[in-house]
Amino acid sequence: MVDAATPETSAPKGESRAFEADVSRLLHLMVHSVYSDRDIFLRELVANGADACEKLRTMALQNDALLGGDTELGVTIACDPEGKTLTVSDNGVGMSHSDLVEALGTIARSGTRAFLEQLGEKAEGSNLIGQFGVGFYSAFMVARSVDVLTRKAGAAEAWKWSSDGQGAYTIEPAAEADAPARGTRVVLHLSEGSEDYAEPHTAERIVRQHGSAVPVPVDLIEKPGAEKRRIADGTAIWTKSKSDISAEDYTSFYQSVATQFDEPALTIHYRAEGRHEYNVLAFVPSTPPLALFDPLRKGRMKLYVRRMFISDELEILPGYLRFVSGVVDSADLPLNLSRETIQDSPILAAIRKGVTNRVLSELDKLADKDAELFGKVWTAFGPVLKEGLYEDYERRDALFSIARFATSKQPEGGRSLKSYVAELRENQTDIWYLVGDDAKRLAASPHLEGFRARGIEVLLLSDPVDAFWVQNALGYEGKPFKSVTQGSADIANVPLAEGESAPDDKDMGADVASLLAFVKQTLGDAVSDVRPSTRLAESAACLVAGEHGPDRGLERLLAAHGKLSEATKPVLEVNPRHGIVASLAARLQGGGDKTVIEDASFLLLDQARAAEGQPPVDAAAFAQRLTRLMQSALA
Ligand SMILES: Nc1ncnc2c1ncn2[C@@H]1O[C@H](COP(=O)(O)OP(=O)(O)OP(=O)(O)O)[C@@H](O)[C@H]1O
Repeated sequence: MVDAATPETSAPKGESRAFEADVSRLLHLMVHSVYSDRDIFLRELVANGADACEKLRTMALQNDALLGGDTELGVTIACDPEGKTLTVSDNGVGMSHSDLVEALGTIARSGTRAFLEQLGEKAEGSNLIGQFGVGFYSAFMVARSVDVLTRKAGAAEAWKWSSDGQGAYTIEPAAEADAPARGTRVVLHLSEGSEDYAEPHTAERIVRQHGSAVPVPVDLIEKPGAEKRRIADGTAIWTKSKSDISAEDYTSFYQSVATQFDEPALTIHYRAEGRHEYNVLAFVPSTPPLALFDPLRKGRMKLYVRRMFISDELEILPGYLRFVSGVVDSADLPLNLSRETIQDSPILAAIRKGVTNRVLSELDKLADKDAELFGKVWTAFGPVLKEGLYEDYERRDALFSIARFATSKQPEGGRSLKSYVAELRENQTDIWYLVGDDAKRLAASPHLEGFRARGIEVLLLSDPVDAFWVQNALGYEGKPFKSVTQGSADIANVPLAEGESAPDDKDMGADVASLLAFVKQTLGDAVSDVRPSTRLAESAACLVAGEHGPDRGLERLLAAHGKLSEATKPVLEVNPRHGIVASLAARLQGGGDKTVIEDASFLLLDQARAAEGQPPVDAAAFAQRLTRLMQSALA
C-alpha cells in the first residue's frame, strides 16, 4: 500500500534522469516490438488506474479527508483522433515525486523481472510480451512519447513525467492548469501506425473485452469536448451469480488478475456461508506462471473486504498453491485493520483453511472428471504441489490423493497411489520408490531389475522436493514408503513373475562368497560393505545406502547443495549369478595373478556409480584399469 500524504520537502525542479538499465532494455523491446496484440497496453493502463482508485479507497478508510468532495472513483479514457493522443486518467491515489522516480524509472514488478530473465540476452523474444504483460512500459509499444501528470491524494504539488522511451525521462512540477486535481493522467502521443488507438471505437472494444475485470467504472470521452459515456460498470465479477458470467468473462478476469494470457485450467467460484461469509473466485492456470520457483514463493491471491481491495501480499493460500490466482472477498473482516493484524486474524485463518481445502478438493474432482486436463495441471504444478507433502501434514492425505507419479510400470507418469496400492503384488508390504534427478536414468536403473522380475512397481521420483517428503512420509493407506537404494531389499517373499528369475543369497556358492570378501578387502574404505544382491537381475553390481543413512538419491542431492559434511559409505551389491562374477570367482579360486580381479573390483564400483550418474572415484585410475582389462580381453 502506498503511504498517503508524504510531504515533498526538497523536491528538485525540472530534471532529467536516466532509466535503470533494465528499463532501457525493456523499452527498446517495446519500441521495436513486433508483437501483434498491442491492445494489451490499454488494459495495463486501465488496470493501473483502477489499482490507484482501490488504493485510495482503502486509505480513505483511515482518513476520509483524502477523498474530499470527489468520492466517485474511476478511470476515464479520452480520445483525440485529430491530435493523435489517447489519455487514460484516474482520480485515484496519484504519485509523489519519489513515487514517480521509483515506479516509472525502475522495474518493480516481479513478473517483469522474470520476463527479462526469461528473455536472457535474446532480443527476438518480444512475442513473450504478449504472454506476460509488462505494465506501464507497454505504453511505448504504441506511443512515441508519454506524459504522466499526477498529484498524490492530499498533496499540494503536482508533477509531470515525460519520456520518449529512449533511455531517459524528465520530471518537473506540473503547471497547475494541466494537472489533475487528484490522481494520474497518462497522455500517449501515438506513434505512426498506432493512430487507430485514438479512435473511440478501438478503446471501447478493448475495454469491453476486459471490462468485467476492472473493479471501478470506466468512462469514455470520444473527442475533446464530448460528454463522458460509461463503457464498463465496475461491478466485481465475483459478486455476480455464476449464471450471469460467460466463459469469456471468466477468462478475461483470470488473465487480468493472474497476468496470464492462457485459458484457466480450473475455475473455482463459490460463496462460503455459515460462520464466515466470503466470495472466492480462483483460477488454476494451464501453463506455469513465471517466477513459479522464485524462492519467495509469493502467492497470487488478492484479499478484498466487502469489495474493497485490501492487499495482495497476504498469505491466503499456502506456498505450495502459489500458482493459484484470484480473489477472496470477505464479508466479516473489519475494514480498518492493518495488514499485520489481518494476517493474524482468526477470520483470515478460517478463510485460509476453507479456501485451501476447497482448491485441493476441486483438483481432486478434476482428476476424476477429466484425467487428461488434470494430467496437464499435474505436469505443470505437481513439483510445486509436492512441497505440500513435505510441509502440510494436515493435508497430506488430500495431497496424496491428487498426486500422480511416474513408475517403473508407467514411466510416462500419471499413476496414483490409490491404483498403486490396489495392485500390490502378493506379499508386497511396502510402497517402493527410487529417487534421483533424471527421470530417464531412474527408469533404466539397475536397482529396479529384481523388482521388475517380481512384478513389483516402483515410484520413480525425479523432482528435487521428492527426496525430502518421501523420507518423512509415514506411508499411504498403512503401507510404508521404502527406498530401493537403501538397506536390504526384502522382496524375496514376493513371487517371481512368470518366466523371470532373480538371484537370492541362497544362490551364492562358497567361491562367490570368497570373491565378495576379496572385493571388499580391495575396495577398502570406498564402501562400507560388499554383499550379494536380490535387487539385480541383468546388471553385475549396484550401490545402495545403509539401513539408516540417507537414501542414495537424497545423499547426492544434499551433497550437491553442500548440506552434507561427510558422505556416508555405500554398500556395493553384487549379482551372484552374473557371468562376470562367476568368472572372477573361478579365477580367484584358481590362484595366480590377482591384478585382473583387483581391477575388476574397482570397475564394478565405478560402473555402479556411473549408473547413478556419478563420475568414477578416481578418473585416471579408472581409465588405466579399463585399458588394462581391454588389452587382456583383446589379446
Ligand atoms: N495510474 C497510476 N496511479 C498511481 N500509481 C501508478 C499508476 N500507474 C502506475 N503507477 C505506479 O507505477 C508502478 C508500476 O506500474 P506497472 O504497471 O509497471 O506495474 P504494476 O501495476 O505495479 O504491476 P501489476 O500490474 O503486476 O500490479 C505501479 O506499481 C504504481 O506504483
